[in-house]
Amino acid sequence: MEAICPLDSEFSEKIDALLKPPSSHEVQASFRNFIPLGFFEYFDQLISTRQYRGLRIKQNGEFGKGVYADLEFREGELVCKDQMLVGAQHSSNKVDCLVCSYCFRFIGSIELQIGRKLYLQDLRFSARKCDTGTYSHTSNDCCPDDSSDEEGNSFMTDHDNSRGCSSSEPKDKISLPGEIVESLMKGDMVLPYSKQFYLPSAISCPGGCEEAHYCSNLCAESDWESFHSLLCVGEGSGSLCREALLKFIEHANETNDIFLLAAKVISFTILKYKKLKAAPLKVQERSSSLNGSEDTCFSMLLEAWKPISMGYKKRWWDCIALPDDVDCVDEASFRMQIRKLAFTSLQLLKEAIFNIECAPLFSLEIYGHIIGMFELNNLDLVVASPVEDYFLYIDDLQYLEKVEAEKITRPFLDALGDEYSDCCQGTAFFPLQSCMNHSCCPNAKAFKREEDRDGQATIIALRPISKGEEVTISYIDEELPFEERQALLADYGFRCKCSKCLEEEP
Ligand SMILES: C[S@@+](CC[C@H](N)C(=O)[O-])C[C@H]1O[C@@H](n2cnc3c(N)ncnc32)[C@H](O)[C@@H]1O
Repeated sequence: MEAICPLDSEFSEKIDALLKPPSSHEVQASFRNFIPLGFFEYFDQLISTRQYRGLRIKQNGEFGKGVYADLEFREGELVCKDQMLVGAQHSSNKVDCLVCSYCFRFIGSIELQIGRKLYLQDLRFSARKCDTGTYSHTSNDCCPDDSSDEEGNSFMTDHDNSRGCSSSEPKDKISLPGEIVESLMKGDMVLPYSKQFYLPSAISCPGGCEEAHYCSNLCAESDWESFHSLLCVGEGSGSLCREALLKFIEHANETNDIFLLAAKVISFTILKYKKLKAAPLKVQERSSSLNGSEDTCFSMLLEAWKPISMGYKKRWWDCIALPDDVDCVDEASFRMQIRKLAFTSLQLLKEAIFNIECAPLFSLEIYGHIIGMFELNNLDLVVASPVEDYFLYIDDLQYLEKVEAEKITRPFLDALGDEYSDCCQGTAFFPLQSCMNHSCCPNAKAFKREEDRDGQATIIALRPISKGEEVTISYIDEELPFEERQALLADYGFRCKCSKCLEEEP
């Protein structure tokens, strides 16, 4: 299949406008109300509405924009908790953890977390033994045996679905009888001391799919309004074609779950656009909208796209790091294959949720830039597991209590094996963290404290940060030698010019 997307040429001007680097000189819109906010105003508004005290986004002369301290921060002080704009749990990780699909808190109960994991692991193991290779999309969390293209290039990247696959083979684990696992999942069996690890009950998706679960009605509604109503595969889905959506999800699960994130970005923009369009207009705005309704609609699309436009982007096939198993001479063909893969995914998504008024979003150019944004930014989503805390708590009990408790808990711990402590893992786009530049001698770091149990990114000061100083984090292990650091940062698409690297540069 030729990877040519007709929308790229048809909407080239609009695509350029959407990809124009955000600046204080914004694209002119004919509709006063929708002259998009300038770049700095956007961040000032974000910082004030989210009450991120003491931060400011400024142009960093050398590396684009950066985050600056507007106040002093003490060592160990919270710099900010950055709420994600869009994020998703890795497909493979869905076996390990049941989390809220909107805020990524663990949900259900300790018993449900353990029972569900054992149940799904067993299911996967028996499916592999039978070698049917056919899971329903709900449990298709594993990479296919052959994840390579016809030329042998691996498409799997950092965002692939292979994590957890090999480690989930229960070779050295003790299986438990199915009835015990089931009674744990159903809540018929209660584990000792588990009540001390309260988790919110799991709320089902309002559209009726079995993919999404929530910790509260508020999260369910927010997800529905922001992303899920177009991507739900339940009966109440707002997508054009449920079958097409299932095919898109299956393709993403089999190749690269970064496509699911890209779909969320597109769904977010369409839903926001619809909301802006449905908002009542003032009289003078109504008259100007009559003069230029196409421009007006595009201005609304630009406004809906604004939060995404702030992310640092390049086309996925241009910025993806060459995997170790791909020879330099095959680089061009590798990049071509990646582009083709994105094209296939986009065609499937288009069949499922295409919206004519938002057509430029379905161009390969925009799709490639959205995926590239996730590829380039340092945006891991991690939430620690309460199951790990639970078993640590049992281990810390007084001798007699521990012996009693372990009579019940030990078989479950043995059945889970080393993966008893698996945390929730995924990828997300954090609007503020994604503006933080890298330094090999950073003054802050992304670090989850005991109380940080959801998908927000927590940034902590590593040393005192003075007012006016840039807040920097390290995207890699900054203790590595110079050349190794540069090699790792090359995967992020740049050569580091921080003060430490400039000093160490041979
Ligand atoms: C996550 S973004 C950070 C925000 C970015 N400055 C912007 O304008 O959106 C990462 C990009 O910033 C630039 N950058 C960040 N830290 C850098 C450093 N220490 N040396 C050189 N470039 C850096 C690189 O272009 C990198 O790809």
